[in-house]
Amino acid sequence: MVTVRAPATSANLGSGFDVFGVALDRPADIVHVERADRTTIEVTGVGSQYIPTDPDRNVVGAVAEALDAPAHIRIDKGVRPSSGLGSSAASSAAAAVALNELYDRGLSREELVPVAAEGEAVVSGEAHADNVAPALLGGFTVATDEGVTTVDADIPLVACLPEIAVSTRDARRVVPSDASIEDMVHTVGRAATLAVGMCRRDADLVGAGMDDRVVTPARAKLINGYHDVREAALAAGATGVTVSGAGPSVLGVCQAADRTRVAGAMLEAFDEADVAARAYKTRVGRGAEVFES
Ligand SMILES: Nc1ncnc2c1ncn2[C@@H]1O[C@H](COP(=O)(O)OP(=O)(O)O)[C@@H](O)[C@H]1O
Ligand SMILES: N[C@@H](CCOP(=O)(O)O)C(=O)O
Repeated sequence: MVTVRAPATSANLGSGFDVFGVALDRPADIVHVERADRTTIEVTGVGSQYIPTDPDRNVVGAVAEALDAPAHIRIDKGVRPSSGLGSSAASSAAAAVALNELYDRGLSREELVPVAAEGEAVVSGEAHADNVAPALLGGFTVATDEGVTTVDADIPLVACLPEIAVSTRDARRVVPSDASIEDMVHTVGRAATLAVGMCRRDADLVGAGMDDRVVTPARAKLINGYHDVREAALAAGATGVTVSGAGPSVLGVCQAADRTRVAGAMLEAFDEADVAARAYKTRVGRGAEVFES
């Protein structure tokens, strides 16, 4: 048996739609795999009642098929599905690492990115790699057609998860199909600022670089209380706030000393909007880890 832990991730970071991602140091999924003649799946943990065990509909089924590695796969969910925290990607990445080890396929973490992205295609319709890349490699990742670039960033974060479900598939339907040249210039400037901030481990630059006028405003409408939560986090010291992935989680960047205050302000603002929520005080973390094999 092989057991792997893969972390939650936050994709886009505002200005880097379908490109940027970070691994969070918590929460995480844990996946156990054992060789079998055909793939079977068992799911326990947070939100497991909403996750199919049919290998054609669970992301890990697509990963097992891509690696030609049939197995009994047990998923212990720590990352709630439809959270904007890369729940499906955490399972896909953990399964890719575990099955690669179980069947001695010898693929590198970089080579496992497109394999794990096959799982994303099952749930969102597109094999976007911006969650699976950080879930596999850790740190801050830039996923493009040419491959993945990683930065071993260390930035304090707050991920606030409201009790609202937003499916990535639905949230992709509200993404505008075009953008003005002014908005493109703005986005390039912010994305570049964010990337420099990650390299310098500078939370002020990362926060400033998250501002986005194209995708985030459309997605914010799907999250009750988003604007108040954002304002409250900024007033409490966050250096930047945006929608995490496709939502509904909201991601705040801050200095470590402000993290508790920012988390409290976000929870209070959601509460005032009558939305129950929980906050993860976290930071940019490591990628998938093999526990036992
Ligand atoms: N192993 C899995 N873990 C999480 N969700 C899964 C898994 N397999 C299939 N799904 C489905 O994927 C959807 C959640 O994925 P997604 O909408 O991308 O959410 P998230 O933003 O949290 O990744 C749900 O419909 C869920 O049933
Ligand atoms: N780039 C994707 C990321 C989706 O992230 P998730 O954590 O919500 O699955 C998108 O924005 O659609």
